Amino acid sequence: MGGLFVARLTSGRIPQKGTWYVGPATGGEIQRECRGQPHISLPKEIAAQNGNLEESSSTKDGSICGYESLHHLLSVNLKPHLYKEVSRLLIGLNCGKPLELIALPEAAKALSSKHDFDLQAFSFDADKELLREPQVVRVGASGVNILCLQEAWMMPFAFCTREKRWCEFAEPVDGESTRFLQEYARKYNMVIISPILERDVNHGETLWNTAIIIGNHGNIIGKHRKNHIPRVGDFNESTYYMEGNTGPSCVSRRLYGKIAVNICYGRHHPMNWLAFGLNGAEIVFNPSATVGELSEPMWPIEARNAAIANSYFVGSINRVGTETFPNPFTSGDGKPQHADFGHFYGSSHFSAPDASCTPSLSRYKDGLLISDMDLNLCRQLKDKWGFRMTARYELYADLLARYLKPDFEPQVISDPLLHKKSL
Ligand SMILES: NC(=O)NCCC(=O)O
Repeated sequence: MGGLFVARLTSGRIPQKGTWYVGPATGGEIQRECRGQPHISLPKEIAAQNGNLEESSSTKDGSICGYESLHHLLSVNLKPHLYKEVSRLLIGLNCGKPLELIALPEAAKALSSKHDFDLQAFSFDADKELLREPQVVRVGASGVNILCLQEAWMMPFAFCTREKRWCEFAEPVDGESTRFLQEYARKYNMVIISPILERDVNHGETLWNTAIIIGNHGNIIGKHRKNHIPRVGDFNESTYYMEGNTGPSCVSRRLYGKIAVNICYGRHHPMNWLAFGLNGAEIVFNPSATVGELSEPMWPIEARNAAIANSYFVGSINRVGTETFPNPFTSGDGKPQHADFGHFYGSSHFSAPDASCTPSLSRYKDGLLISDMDLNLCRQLKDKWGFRMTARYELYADLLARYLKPDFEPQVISDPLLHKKSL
């Protein structure tokens, strides 16, 4: 296909009602709170400038000292020339210039203000090539080709509770939420990545944490089961589902590039990211559900690093808000029991192989991030940095093969002087 080859990708969360209701069979109700309005209040800003902002005032409502995101805080408070320079260092340049904004249709803007969700749109360029056209993705009316939702989007993130009743949310791959999204995939001609809690009815009702890839004709293209199960803080997920058995495959679409899914905690494993890269991924989505106290400083680093090291784009999508459960639970750390998990800090963003990234979506309300991506950038960065060519896979493979053996001993050369009695 000739013409303009641009991948337009959308990542985000389906705007949802502020409350989750648990079905009659399970009983009870959990509250899910997302802040409705931006909180830019002068007293907080003044307090922040005076350095006496209580930590709780920025975390309670999910904002950052009253701002939607770090970038929002910086853009409002820094003089334009300072913001430009800070931005260059913080989120990088794409093809030597700041990321371009995409003009949004009025209808989309109206929807975002009616339903109060954050809406931002950017464009990642690649250099023009002599032999290849930029890579095209043709889309429906809204201009969206790929939509990726947050981890386990169809249920409260109840894994902290360890209560088995939440298993009732699990669905087969072709279950209710898939059927719901298939209709939208067809209607809007877009691929949808739908991360759910899967019930594998053909294998004794086994549960998995699975991302289903629904094609733009409503067909189920494939699925990826979460490779790594967290064992950290309140993320007690091994109580609910098994370690994935689908491997690090990526899905090849004729028009939309090669996409892969690395579910949440998998982002802490560089070899996991590498595996998707070795299979040729051009965009890896990381649908997540993680909370501020645990992982926020890691969030802007890991995906971006993966994009750089593997010469692909990464879409980082996180849940937003605080979910409160009917029964309090403990974290096994001697601290008092509590009924919520902490604040899911949103902050979804895209990272590119040239180290640029978009600003983050809101930290406290639902959002939709749209990005144009020229997938040619992946190969251009491979040619420039040669990470695939300079990597020493044979050394790593040899070390891994030896490491897997029970009699493995770390290769340490000790200082002979250590064993001398006196120097
Ligand atoms: N859902 C999930 O895997 N969370 C683990 C916590 C984290 O990786 O930040």
